[in-house]
Amino acid sequence: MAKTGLLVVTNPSRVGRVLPDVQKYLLNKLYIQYLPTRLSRLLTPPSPPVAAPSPAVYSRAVIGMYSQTLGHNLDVAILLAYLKDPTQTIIRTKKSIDVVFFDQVLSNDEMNAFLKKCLANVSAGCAVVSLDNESSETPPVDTDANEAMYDNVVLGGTFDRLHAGHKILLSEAVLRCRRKLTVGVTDESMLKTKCLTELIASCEDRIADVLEVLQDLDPNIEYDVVPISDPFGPTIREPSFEMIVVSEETKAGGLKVNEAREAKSLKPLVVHSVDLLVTQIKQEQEEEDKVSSGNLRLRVLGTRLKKPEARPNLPPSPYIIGLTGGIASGKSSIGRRLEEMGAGLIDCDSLAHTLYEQGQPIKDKMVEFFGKDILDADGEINRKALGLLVFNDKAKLTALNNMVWPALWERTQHEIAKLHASGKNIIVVEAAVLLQAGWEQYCHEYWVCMIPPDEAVRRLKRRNNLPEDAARSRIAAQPSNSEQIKGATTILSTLWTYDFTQRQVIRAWKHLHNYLEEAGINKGNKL
Ligand SMILES: CC(=O)SCCNC(=O)CCNC(=O)[C@H](O)C(C)(C)COP(=O)(O)OP(=O)(O)OC[C@H]1O[C@@H](n2cnc3c(N)ncnc32)[C@H](O)[C@@H]1OP(=O)(O)O
Repeated sequence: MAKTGLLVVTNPSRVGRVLPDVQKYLLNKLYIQYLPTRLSRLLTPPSPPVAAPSPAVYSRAVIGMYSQTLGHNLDVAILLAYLKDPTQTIIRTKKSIDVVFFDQVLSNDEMNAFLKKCLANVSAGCAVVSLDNESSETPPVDTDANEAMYDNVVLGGTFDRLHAGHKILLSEAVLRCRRKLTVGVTDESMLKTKCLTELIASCEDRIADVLEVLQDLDPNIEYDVVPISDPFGPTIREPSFEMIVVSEETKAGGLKVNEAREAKSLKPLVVHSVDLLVTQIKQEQEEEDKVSSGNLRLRVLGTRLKKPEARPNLPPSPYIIGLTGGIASGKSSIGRRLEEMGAGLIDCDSLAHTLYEQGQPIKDKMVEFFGKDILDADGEINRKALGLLVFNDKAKLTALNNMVWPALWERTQHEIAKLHASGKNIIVVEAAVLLQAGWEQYCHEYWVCMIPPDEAVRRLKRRNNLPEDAARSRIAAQPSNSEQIKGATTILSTLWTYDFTQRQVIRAWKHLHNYLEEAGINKGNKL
C-alpha cells in the first residue's frame, strides 16, 4: 500500500466515484489536482499563455470535491496553485508522491511524461494508475463567484484535527489571495468551553498543521499563521488586511470585526462567507450534524491512542490495566462493565476502606496522627469526618496517602494474584489517584475516564450532597484531566448517555484484544 497519492481529475464530480478504487492502493494522504483543461495543456503549456478565469470560479468545484471525500478516511488536500495560475505547471507537495491516479484512460507515455515534467516531489518507483471512469457530467463553474482577488486575506479558527470543513475555509481564502494570507489560531485560553477540550492539540501543533496544508494548497503565497487569544486577533490592528473569510456560523464575528475596525478608522474588510455545504455522515448519534472537530474528538473515545510504555518490571500475564480519572467521573461503572465482559476488577476505593477496620495496624496510626475526632461512637473510623479533614488540608491528605498507599498496594497485589489464580488474565485496577501514587509503573497501561470539571461539581453536589466550594476543593486535590490523559492509552467519558458509555467501553475492550493479539501478549491464555 502506498502512503501518499495524487489524483488527477478532469471532472471534479467524479472524485467520489473513483475514491473506492484509489483506496485499494492508498493508506493515508491524497492530493487532488483538478485540471479544468486537458492533460496536454499541463504537459505543453500554450504560448503565449491563455488568460485564466478568476480562481474564485473554482470554489464550488473545490467544495464539491471535499464533500465527496467525507467518510473515506483519507487526509485530502486539493491543490490550488495551478487553478490560480495555469503557468504553474509543476506540482509541489510537502510529502513525496508514491502513486498517481488519473480519472481517464491515458497511455503509459502520457502518464510517465506527467510524472517527469509535472511532479517536483515524487518517490522512486512511483506507480501510475489510470482509472477509466468516464462521465458525461459537466464540471460546475461558479458564475456568481466573488471574482475579485486581494493581496491580504485573513481568517481564524481553532483548526483542531483538520477536516474537510477547515480545508474548504482555507481553500476559499487561498483562492482569493494574491500575496499574503494571515491565519489566527485560537490559543489554549480560548478553548475552555469546547467539548472534550483536553483532547484538542496544542496551539503549536495546530499552527504547524495549518501551515503544512496551506503550503500544499498553494506554495506561492506568504503565510503568517499566528496564535490568537481573543476572537479578533490581528484583524482589528492590521491596516493592510482587505478580506476576511468566515463560515456561515461565524459571519456575525466578521461583521463585529468591521465595527471594531471602523471605530479605529481602519478600512472595513470584505467579508467572504462560505456555506460549507458539507453534510456529516454520523458515526455516533451523539455527534453534531455538521462536520466538526468536536465530532472527531468524540470518535477518539474508546480507541487506542498510543502504544503502552514498555514495562520490563512486569510479567506479561496477568495484563494489568490501571483505570483512573477524576472524582465522580464514572470510572466505577466503566470498571463494572469491563468486569462483565471478562476482566478481573479491583476497586481500590473499597479496598482502602478495609484497611480502616478494627484490628488493622493502620487504624491505630491514623488515630494517633489525626486524633480521636476521626472515630465514630462505636470507635470505628468515620470516613466522612476523615474526608472533611483531609480534603481541606493538603498536608493532611499527603500524610494519609503516605500511611495508606504502601499497605493498599500490597493488598492490591494480593487481589491481583487471587484473580489471576481464578483464571483472569486481564485485570483492571480502578484507582482514583493512580498517577499521584505512581502506580502506573505497576500497570501495563492505564485508561482515563474524564468529564469536564463543571460536570464533576454538578455530580458531587447531587451525589455527595457537597456545597460548591467543597466539591471544587475535592477536584483540586486530584490531577487535572489534561495531566491524567498525557500517558493514557485509552480515554473514556461518561458525559453523554449510559448507552454511549457502554459503546465506548465495548470499543475499548475490542481494541485492547486486537492489540494484545497483534503484539503477541498473553498468547495462549484465555482472556
Ligand atoms: C492510589 C489510589 O487511587 S487508591 C484509591 C483512592 N484511595 C486512597 O487514596 C486512600 C485515601 N482515601 C480514603 O481513604 C478515603 O477516600 C477517605 C477516607 C478520605 C474518604 O472516604 P469516603 O468518604 O468513603 O470516600 P471514598 O473513599 O468513596 O472516596 C470519595 C472520592 O474521593 C476521591 N479520593 C479518594 N482518595 C483520594 C486521595 N487520596 N486523593 C484525592 N482524592 C481521593 C476519589 O476520587 C473518590 O471519588 P470517586 O469514587 O468518584 O473517584
